[in-house]
Amino acid sequence: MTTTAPAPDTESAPVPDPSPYDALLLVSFGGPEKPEDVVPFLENVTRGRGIPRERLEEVGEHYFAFGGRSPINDQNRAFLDLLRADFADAGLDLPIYWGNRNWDPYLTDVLAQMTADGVTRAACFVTAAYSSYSGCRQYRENLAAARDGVPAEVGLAPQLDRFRVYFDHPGFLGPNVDAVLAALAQLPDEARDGARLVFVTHSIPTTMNDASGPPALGGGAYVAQHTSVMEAIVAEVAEQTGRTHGADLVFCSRSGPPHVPWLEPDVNDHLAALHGQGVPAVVIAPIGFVSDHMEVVYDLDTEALETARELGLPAVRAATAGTDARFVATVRDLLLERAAVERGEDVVRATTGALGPAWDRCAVDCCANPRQKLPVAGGIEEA
Ligand SMILES: CC1=C(CCC(=O)O)c2cc3nc(cc4[nH]c(cc5[nH]c(cc1n2)c(C)c5CCC(=O)O)c(CCC(=O)O)c4C)C(CCC(=O)O)=C3C
Ligand SMILES: [Fe+2]
Repeated sequence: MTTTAPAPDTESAPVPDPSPYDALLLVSFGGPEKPEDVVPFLENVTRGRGIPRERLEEVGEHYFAFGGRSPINDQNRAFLDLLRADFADAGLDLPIYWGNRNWDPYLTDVLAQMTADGVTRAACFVTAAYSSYSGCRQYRENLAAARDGVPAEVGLAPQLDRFRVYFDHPGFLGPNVDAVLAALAQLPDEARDGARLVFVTHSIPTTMNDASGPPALGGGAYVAQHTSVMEAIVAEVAEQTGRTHGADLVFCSRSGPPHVPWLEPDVNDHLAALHGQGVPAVVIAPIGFVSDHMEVVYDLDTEALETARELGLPAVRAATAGTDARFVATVRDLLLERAAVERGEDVVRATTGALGPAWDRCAVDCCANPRQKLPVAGGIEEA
């Protein structure tokens, strides 16, 4: 701490207090970086999940079409650079770590490093904005397993708290609204007014949607949260353009065996249906993805836009929140909000849309996996 007078521009801004946290951990999915990585990566992702061989070969081809390199790690590196700059600008002095579920840097390794560095309690930002087993609980299982994997001689692994799911945060919604507006502006003038907004997220098994969110809310949180984001964006676009566009929630990247029901309609089928109804143009808005993942650059930019071209349906894909400064600053806002909660202070939570802010700690069986029950980090069991 310096004893000299603070600089004029910092005089009024309170020094942000991250206590009780002594680190931030960015938690992500991970992706291959070269052709030799693709098969081992897919084996990591699908271990014990019963994904048909043909589906794996098909998804492998998506990665090979991009030189065996997923965009996700580079997105996270860019995000981390901006996050470190955001913290520094805000006077927030907190180390930031990064670990993945499925590829290097692995969560297990980063937890060992954090332990060796003396971290005692870390706040976790997961690069998934909605509740589901895949986007919420599975990461909490991965965090628990990574803590367990820290060798005793390295020390006691830090406590890990995960932020509330942030689909409703204005720092996530704002960039998505602007992206839809920018995509609308790129459509042919004569088709713009009648354009349909096609909101896309990752398909999941219908049973996974049914089990998403805390049991007390009755399930279905995955679709409910996306629907609330869609409605908030449609309302804000109407506010800014004076037009209320028709909108739908549709799904991409279906996996699993054909007899297992997954959320529908598929984006490609839906584009054909809209074209059949005489819709003059579409904006494809990937609200289910926080940045340009492989699903976005392959399943949407390569496949869905090709479907639209074949149909003769003008289509523009809207940007993801990605490295938008408002989305980067969302991490800091969630950190300071949660730190205040953990200190027992009252907080005003930033939120947009009909659902209101989500819970800090997941309930027992939140986003449960009916197939197995594994230890999880950051639940009410640990409160
Ligand atoms: C809800 C959800 C998200 C969003 C939340 C989040 O972001 O976590 C997400 C993200 C991602 N999914 C990704 C990649 C893959 N997902 C797969 C498989 C699956 N995803 C599922 C769901 C989700 N997945 C499900 C129910 C499966 C079936 C197997 C299982 O039950 O686990 C498979 C196996 C092949 C296949 O089956 O398609 C791959 C390769 C990548 C990396 C992309 C890149 O490289 O840029 C990312 C960010
Ligand atoms: Fe959950």
